[in-house]
Amino acid sequence: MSQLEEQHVESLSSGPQKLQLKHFVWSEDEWPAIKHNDFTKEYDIPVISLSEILQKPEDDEVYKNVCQIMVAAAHKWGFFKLVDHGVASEIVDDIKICLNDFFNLSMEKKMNGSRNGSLPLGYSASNLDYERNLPWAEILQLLQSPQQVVEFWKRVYGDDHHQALSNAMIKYMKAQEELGRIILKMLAHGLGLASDFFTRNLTEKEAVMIRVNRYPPCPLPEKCLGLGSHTDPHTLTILLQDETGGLQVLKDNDQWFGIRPVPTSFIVNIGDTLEAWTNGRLKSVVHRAVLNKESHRLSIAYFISPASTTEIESPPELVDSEPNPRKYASFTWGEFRKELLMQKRVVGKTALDRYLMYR
Ligand SMILES: O=C(O)CCC(=O)C(=O)O
Ligand SMILES: [Fe+2]
Repeated sequence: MSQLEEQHVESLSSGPQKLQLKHFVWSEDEWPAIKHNDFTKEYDIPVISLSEILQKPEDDEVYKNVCQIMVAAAHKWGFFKLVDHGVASEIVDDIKICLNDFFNLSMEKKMNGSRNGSLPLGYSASNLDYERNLPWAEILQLLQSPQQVVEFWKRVYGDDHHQALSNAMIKYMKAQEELGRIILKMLAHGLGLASDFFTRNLTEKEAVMIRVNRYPPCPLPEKCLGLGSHTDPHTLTILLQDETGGLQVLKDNDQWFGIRPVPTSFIVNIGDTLEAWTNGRLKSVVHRAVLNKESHRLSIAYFISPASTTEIESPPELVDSEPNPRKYASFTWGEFRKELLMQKRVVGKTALDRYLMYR
């Protein structure tokens, strides 16, 4: 073991245990071979602009065309970048500033907002519960519930100072909710479904979750990971990443490539639930977050889910006996979420396997 690996990791030690760098070293088969700022020309996910269509009716040819492009990207890559999305830049700038200020607080202050219930909500830094392959990250998870957001920021900043933070986060969630509806309508339309096929089930605000990841600089980025390879179990993710770079996506199950940050864009990716819902037409693709030695990196994932009782079953339009038989048994989002909560973490693309009809 090198001396470096004996180093104490102050930025991520939240409990009584003094974590050392060696605790964060991953198994060798997970070590990232490409760096956070390695981007290839050949591969990158499509960029989709909404500038032409935000005001257009659904029968407009331009609208239809962009819906088709979006479905094609979600089918082939499972990911796309969204620009000209209509979310005001102040809303995005405000939330970034607020969250960076929060993560820059002392660990003691941040721990005022630590997870304090059975659900994984609130602030947490890595801890030895993970046993191995510790993610090199600080995480803040909250449901889309204004009360919960206010309560969290009050715990951290006190009654007098929480207002700005609470407002910034609630505004951001609202903007993401609206954008999520636009995207899900476009995907439904592009798949030949009623355009409210997905959105009519978005009736339970608290089914939606925000997860903020802050990755401190890491002395050993070649052996550690911010977030290991996984798919998102939810329906749709809208991700904001800063300019640092670090999100990598697995292509054809064997090749990692980096997603180049584009200022003011969001990254949209398909979750497992939407893959099952569309009988595999839209793909939930494995991704991870890699680290760097120099700078902190912030990403904000907004995970959209339908009401817990929503039956996830692909509609007849997307199923035929040949060549697209039904791939997944139907399940409710609530049932799937409960099983996920019992698992400590999702590794690779395995969560949905339990519903596969043919193995
Ligand atoms: O930090 C990133 O770029 C990825 C975050 C992510 O995949 C997640 O939170 O599920
Ligand atoms: Fe993810």
